[in-house]
Amino acid sequence: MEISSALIQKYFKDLSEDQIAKFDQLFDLYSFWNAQINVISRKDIEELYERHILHSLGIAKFCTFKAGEKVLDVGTGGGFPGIPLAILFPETEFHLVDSIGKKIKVVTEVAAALGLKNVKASHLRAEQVNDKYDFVVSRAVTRLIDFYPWIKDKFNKNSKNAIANGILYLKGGELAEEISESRLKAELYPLSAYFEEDFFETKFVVYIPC
Ligand SMILES: C[S@@+](CC[C@H](N)C(=O)[O-])C[C@H]1O[C@@H](n2cnc3c(N)ncnc32)[C@H](O)[C@@H]1O
Repeated sequence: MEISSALIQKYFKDLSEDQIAKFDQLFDLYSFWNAQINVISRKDIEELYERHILHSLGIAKFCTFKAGEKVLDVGTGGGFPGIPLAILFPETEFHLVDSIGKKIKVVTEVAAALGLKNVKASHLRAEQVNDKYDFVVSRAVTRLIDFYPWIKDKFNKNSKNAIANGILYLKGGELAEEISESRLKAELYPLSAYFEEDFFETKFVVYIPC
């Protein structure tokens, strides 16, 4: 059981002392809040650094968010992938939304305890969000065919990033059918190219320029 940020430091070599301290704090914070409000499976708390934090940071192996960019995390649950990404990219603004208020309470408490000034958390359905973003990130919310209509009109059109504005969705398993049914132009990036743990063998970042 990994209860420190050592695994994160293995793959992200340039973390500041402040970022390392924040990643280290996550175990105690999620152990405390998850015991009260279930945001990740109780068994999974032991795998927090691999299955939740490092998995969330897989997006960063594909896209480096810039200072001032705005990122929406749809269906963030307890804050994944938004909280780990907000620690990694402190100059980027993250808006984390979920349709369940008590999950947003956990996110708000965790962000406050970490002093993350670049995180805003809102109890909202994705369809109710009324703002524009450079990127939308998400994990384990719904099929792409249902997800895309929620967020397709929420993008800035003037990307200053190396990649065009769009969706960065963490997905696992057999994706060909899901992408084909959505009729979206999606690109798949395997996380096994970056992370050697078995968990990542079937995990992808799905990128959909919007
Ligand atoms: C399986 S959980 C995943 C949570 C988190 N992304 C993670 O990977 O740990 C799916 C989350 O999506 C939220 N959700 C489902 N439909 C939503 C919608 N239309 N707008 C916002 N949140 C939604 C649910 O409340 C739930 O917290």
